[in-house]
Formats: sequence, structure tokens, C-alpha cells
Amino acid sequence: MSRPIIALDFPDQTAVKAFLAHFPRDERLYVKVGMELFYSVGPDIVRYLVAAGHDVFLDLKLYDIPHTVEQSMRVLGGLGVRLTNVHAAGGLNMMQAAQSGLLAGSLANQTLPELIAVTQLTSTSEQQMQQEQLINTDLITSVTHLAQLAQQAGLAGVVCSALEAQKIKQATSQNFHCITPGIRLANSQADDQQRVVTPQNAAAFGSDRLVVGRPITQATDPVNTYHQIKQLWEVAHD
Ligand SMILES: O=c1ccn([C@@H]2O[C@H](COP(=O)(O)O)[C@@H](O)[C@H]2O)c(=O)[nH]1
Repeated sequence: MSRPIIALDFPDQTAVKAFLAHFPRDERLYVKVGMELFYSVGPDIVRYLVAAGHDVFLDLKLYDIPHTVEQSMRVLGGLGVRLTNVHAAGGLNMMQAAQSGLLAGSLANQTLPELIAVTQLTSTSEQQMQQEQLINTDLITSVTHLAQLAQQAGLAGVVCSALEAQKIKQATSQNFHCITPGIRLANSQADDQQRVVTPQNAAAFGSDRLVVGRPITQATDPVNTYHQIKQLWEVAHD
């Protein structure tokens, strides 16, 4: 059963080590390294986590011209991560370039990382999307369109809110992955997230994997909260 991906949104390696020390030494976690940690520590944080036996989602959301993204993905492909991503808004050519760069970069490794694309950030509301991005459609149409573009580019799936997982799978295919942040336990604060879903509902809506940051990393008992979220997801998934 799929483990929630824990977003390690920490400022440095010391904070990461202190957080991971809460878990049993042999617990193999699926963790996410985002911009804050990567820009602070660099690629060594990924090597450290991979060497410690954890699966890593490298969440840098690349968005640039195709050549730049391809060359950057070559570098990231050599780090041993399982999953990485781009912004779908970068376009078809950019996503295809990312895929070929990742493939080239990972040739020396045992595993080819899966590439997914961010549709609309879970911190974006429909109103913001329409007013700030001047996208003249509803959010679900934008998200499913970007998911179809990602599928056309040969990507394995998308980052979206679980609210959109069902529609995305109908518009693409059942095995097109929906990786879903914006997860919150019932009656808890949404922080800066706009499209939030509980672990139970995410499972019911067809999410393939949860991404959870603050609800676990800032919990009084992170291990207990991690297992609570994992169990809620598993029970609803069965
Ligand atoms: O649309 C997106 C894409 C990425 N994220 C990332 O997921 C985590 C969520 O953290 P929480 O603390 O659980 O809100 C964070 O690292 C984001 O960068 C996202 O939230 N939405």
C-alpha cells in the first residue's frame, strides 16, 4: 500500500536529521525534497536520503525553455530519485525535453525516475487562476487540459489536488498517476493551501499518492500523525 510522501520542507540537513530521528532507523520512508531544502543544501541532501534507504521525490517544478530543462534534467536524473517534476504550463516541447534529459541522465542508474507535471498549484483557487493568470475557463478544465498535455508528452502523471483526480483519470487513463498535495486532517488549518482534501477523501477520489508536509512535520508527534494519515488512506482505499 502506498506510503504518504513526507514533504521535508526544512531549512537544512540538521533539521532533516532531527526530524527523521523520530522514526525507527529501519523505516524506509518516501520523502520529498523541495526548493527550500535543495537550494539550501544542494544535491548532497538527495544523495544522503537515497543512501539512507529512503525513496525521494525531487520537487523542483522545472519551468524554463526546453533546452535548459533538458540539460537540468540530465543532472537530476543522476541523483537516484524515484520521482521528479516540471510545470505542465511549460508546454509540450518542454515536457518532452525534460523526459529525454531525465532518461539520458539516469542511464548510469538502476532506476529511471518517473516524471510528472504540476497542473495548477494546490495553493491556487479558481478565482485566482482566472483573475491573476487570465485563464478564461474553470479550474477543472485547465487542470484536465494540462494533464492531457502531460500524457501526450509521455509523462507518468501529474501533481494536482485530489479534488481533480477522478476527472483527470477519466480524461487520461486509470494508470495515469495523480500525486496529491494539499492534504489536511478534518477540521485542521489549511495554511496557504486552497484545494485541500482529507486523506480519506483523497483515497475515495482516486489519488494515487498523498504528499503531506506541515500536518506531519509540525505535529507534536510526527510519527503518530504519519501513521494516522497512512491508516486513514489505507482504510478508505480498500
Ligand atoms: O500543487 C502543489 C505542488 C506542490 N506542493 C508541495 O507539497 C507540499 C505540501 O506541503 P503542506 O505543508 O502539506 O501544505 C509542499 O512541499 C509544497 O511545495 C503543493 O503543496 N502543491
